[in-house]
Amino acid sequence: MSADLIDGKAFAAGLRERVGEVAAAFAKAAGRKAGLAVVLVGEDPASQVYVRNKGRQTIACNMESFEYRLPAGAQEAELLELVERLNRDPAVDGILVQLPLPHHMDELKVIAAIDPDKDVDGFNVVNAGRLAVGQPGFVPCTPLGCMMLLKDRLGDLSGLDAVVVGRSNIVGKPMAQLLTAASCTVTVAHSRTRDLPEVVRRADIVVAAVGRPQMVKGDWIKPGATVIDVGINRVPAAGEGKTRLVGDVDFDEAAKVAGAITPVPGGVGPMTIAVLLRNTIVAAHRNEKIALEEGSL
Ligand SMILES: Nc1nc2c(c(=O)[nH]1)N[C@@H](CN(C=O)c1ccc(C(=O)N[C@@H](CCC(=O)O)C(=O)O)cc1)CN2
Repeated sequence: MSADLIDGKAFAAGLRERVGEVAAAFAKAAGRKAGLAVVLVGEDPASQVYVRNKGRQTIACNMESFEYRLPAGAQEAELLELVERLNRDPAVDGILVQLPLPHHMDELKVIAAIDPDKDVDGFNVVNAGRLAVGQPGFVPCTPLGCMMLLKDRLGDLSGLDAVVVGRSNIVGKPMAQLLTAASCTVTVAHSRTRDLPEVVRRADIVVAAVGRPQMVKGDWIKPGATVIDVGINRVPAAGEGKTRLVGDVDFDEAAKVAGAITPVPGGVGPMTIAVLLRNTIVAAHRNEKIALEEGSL
């Protein structure tokens, strides 16, 4: 391995520490703690872990955690009613509905029901539009976390060629918007892109968010490129019934060629929750009309 490792776990810990300090000052100024409501529908094992971690980290960052669990068979109307109640609750600054939802629920409809000014996930179309036209709003946590890692590593990104592999609403599209806003030349590639390896080989920055284990190979990477791996794929491992996590990039191959690379686990993943907490404390300041010191996060 010759690439430098981009340590998302350590970066996320630093961000959480800063959020915790800002949240403590907010509580003093506002006379209440900032509040994050997280809603989980069903019993998806990975989602249960993420929601538990969100609750723990919210409290560790001096904020209030409100957790709501609905059974997998709950009606969509019940979830929409809960979201409406949270929209009206002044103790709640941020609302997150954990995805994926059960198949009988319409994710876009549920996300649309969240007040855009409490949509700390940045998934509501109002926030997607704000990002598209460069207005202040909430930016989805995973792509914003990737940008923080990229800027920390590379500084000014302007003029760099970036390829985003994947075009999801949650990662690929906002990632491309953020890179464009940072003056990169951006290509959004996907499973139907012709000669994908050749397209990726042009990139100074590769963001892999396609959801296919180890799809991006070492010989797709331009020597010295910065590789951000958003994938979290559980695959069988040696040993009866064992599994392990891998990204969308073949790490061992890519690390021989890249200048820097995020590992899986310990790269982008931990940034997702840290940025969620960052977005929540930003929401709380906006709601209470308390100024947030520039550069404090
Ligand atoms: N409403 C949302 N739903 C989902 C989001 C989201 O941002 N908003 N993102 C993902 C899940 N997610 C948070 O919700 C998340 C994913 C991964 C991690 C993380 O820390 N991963 C670790 C490995 C964890 C493991 O061992 O399984 C890592 O990569 O190091 C945190 C949060 C989908 N749903």
